[in-house]
Amino acid sequence: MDNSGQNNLKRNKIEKKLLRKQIKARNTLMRHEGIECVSHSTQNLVIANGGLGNGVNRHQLLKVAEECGLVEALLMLPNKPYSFVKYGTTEEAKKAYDALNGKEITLDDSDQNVTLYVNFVEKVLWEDIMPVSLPPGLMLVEEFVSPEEEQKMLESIDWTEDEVIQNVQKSLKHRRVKHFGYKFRYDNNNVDKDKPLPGGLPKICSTLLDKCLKEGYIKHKSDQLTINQYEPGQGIPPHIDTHSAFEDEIISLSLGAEIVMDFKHPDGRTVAVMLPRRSLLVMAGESRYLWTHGITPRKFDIVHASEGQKVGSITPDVGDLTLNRRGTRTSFTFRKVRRSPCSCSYPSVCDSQQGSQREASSFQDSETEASKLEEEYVHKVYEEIATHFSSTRHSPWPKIVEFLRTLPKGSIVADIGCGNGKYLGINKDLYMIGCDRSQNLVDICGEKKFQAFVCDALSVPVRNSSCDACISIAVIHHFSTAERRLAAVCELARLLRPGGKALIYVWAMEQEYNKQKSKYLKEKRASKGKEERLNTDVAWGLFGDQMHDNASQDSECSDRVLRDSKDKDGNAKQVMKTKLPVHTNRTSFHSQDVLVPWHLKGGTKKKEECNKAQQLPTDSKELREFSPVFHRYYHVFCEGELEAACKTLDCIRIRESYYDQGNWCVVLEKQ
Ligand SMILES: O=C(O)CCC(=O)C(=O)O
Ligand SMILES: [Fe+2]
Ligand SMILES: [Zn+2]
Repeated sequence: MDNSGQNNLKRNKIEKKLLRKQIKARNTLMRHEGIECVSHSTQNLVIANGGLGNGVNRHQLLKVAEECGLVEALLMLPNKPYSFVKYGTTEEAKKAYDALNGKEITLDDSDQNVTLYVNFVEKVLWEDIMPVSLPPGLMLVEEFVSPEEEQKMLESIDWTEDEVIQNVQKSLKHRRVKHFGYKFRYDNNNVDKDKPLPGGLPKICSTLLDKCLKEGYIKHKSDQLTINQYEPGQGIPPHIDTHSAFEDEIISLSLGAEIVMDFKHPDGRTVAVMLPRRSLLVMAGESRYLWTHGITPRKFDIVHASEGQKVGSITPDVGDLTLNRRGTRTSFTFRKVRRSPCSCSYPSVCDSQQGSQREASSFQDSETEASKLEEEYVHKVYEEIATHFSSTRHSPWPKIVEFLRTLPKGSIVADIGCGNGKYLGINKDLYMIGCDRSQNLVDICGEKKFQAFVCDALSVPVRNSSCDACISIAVIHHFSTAERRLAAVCELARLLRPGGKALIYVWAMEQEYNKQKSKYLKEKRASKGKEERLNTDVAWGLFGDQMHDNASQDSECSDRVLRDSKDKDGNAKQVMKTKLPVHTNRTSFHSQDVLVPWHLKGGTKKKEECNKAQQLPTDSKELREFSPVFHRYYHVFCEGELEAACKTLDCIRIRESYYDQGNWCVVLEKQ
């Protein structure tokens, strides 16, 4: 063949590959986002891989898009790996289609490349944009302090005391904190009201507090101050400041840098609020008592690009969102310690009105507390339910199978948290090893002649860079702090060789996505009274694999069962002690940190132990009828949370992220 023939062949090959990728992008958009691409030319394009979700900046995309014609609008959605471009004419859109499809662009702020895949769409999403209002009771006062006052306040903080603690906090990628007036205890999310700290609040704060009183932002002079310092990549988990600990108004001054704070209503509504530098955030009423507030640990925030839009709530589907690199933000949060029980109008989240039932979506800040909780509500439970659990885990999930089937022959693959080993035999061309925290589940893998061993996902006894791929399916949501979840991702990354890939699945807070209910929710009605489904295997596509639960777990009676076991045993069991909400199966989540009931049927691997644990009669017939309830701890992930955690690690790059039947999923590549 002559040279030009070879060149033609090569060109054909490249074109074919591009076409394949473009079609794949089109299918993914349809399957995961419900976006329908069309084969004829229109004015509108959807650009796969050109989204905020995979690190593309607004000005960067706009620059390449404008080279092809007049861009009427560019829509970039928070956390989405695609964007929409509307051109003035179809011709311009066609020109852009030809020029941008397959185009590689280098991301700003890194030397990574992404390849854009372009398709035409009939219409774009910005037609039903509505401005989002702030949560009721929330107020933002801009320029509350002057740049000079800001400077003075920042300089007044002495971070050098408690050097050891500060270093530990730093190495944990944890924000720095300092308390005045009363120490805030992260173990019980409260203050010791009879143990004020010597010295009270810093003098530098008094004029500021007087101003707040005068303006009516607070009713009582604050007597507690927490200073938080967040480096880029750090955050604070979503929480409600304990009602019984503090009075109504809570004020927080942002210094040094702006940041986006996320507010969430129990019904799932979220509002992202931009807190500019030197502004004062006032949380009162509903926004203080009912909504959680938190800062997602990430290095960039999604913000409005246009001037004059840079304060307050961020409209999710507006046409001018972009990424904003975070700086070091220091906040002064002032609160007034409460001296009598809270009598707010939000009893469902009020610890004063619910006895000890709930210290809200409290977060586990201490390592020992976290591992104790996981021991009780993850490890022990899986050990007990192993046999029953395994009997409900047969059908592999299609996307995970696809991942395993497309790995090169001979790849070494670790399944970290392999459960009953249902993925270990999917592709006979791979060398797969599994590990799990549960001995009983590992034994089940052994019975199936798979290679598996017991270990903790935070410390896998496998050498660095020794795996071509790893999977972590429904594991990381069982870790109870953000640090531990990140450490689990880190451990996966450690195992990978450069270029190696990891697939992670975690359970999503959003069980309804793009107006579609997940199979977990949809199963609600179907499963009622259908006991026979209990231990039977269910094929994917019929009603899912019951990944997180069994049809029988559908239970509005979970609370009752909990009380029963308490009354019977005269033993409140640890569930009560943890103060975590118990989730009702097959319903939406109202809290990110929950206990999910598992109604055990058919006995455990070690029946006697189960009987002991549940204080049940030993007769097997009665045991069958009784169906003891266990509770597994879950941290369900919000949209973007898994990616945000992954993005804090420099050694990996997110290749793909998607939503799959109530789960958030990422494919990572080791750099
Ligand atoms: O950093 C902030 O503005 C908020 C801090 C906060 O919510 C807290 O310490 O409870
Ligand atoms: Fe708070
Ligand atoms: Zn209250």
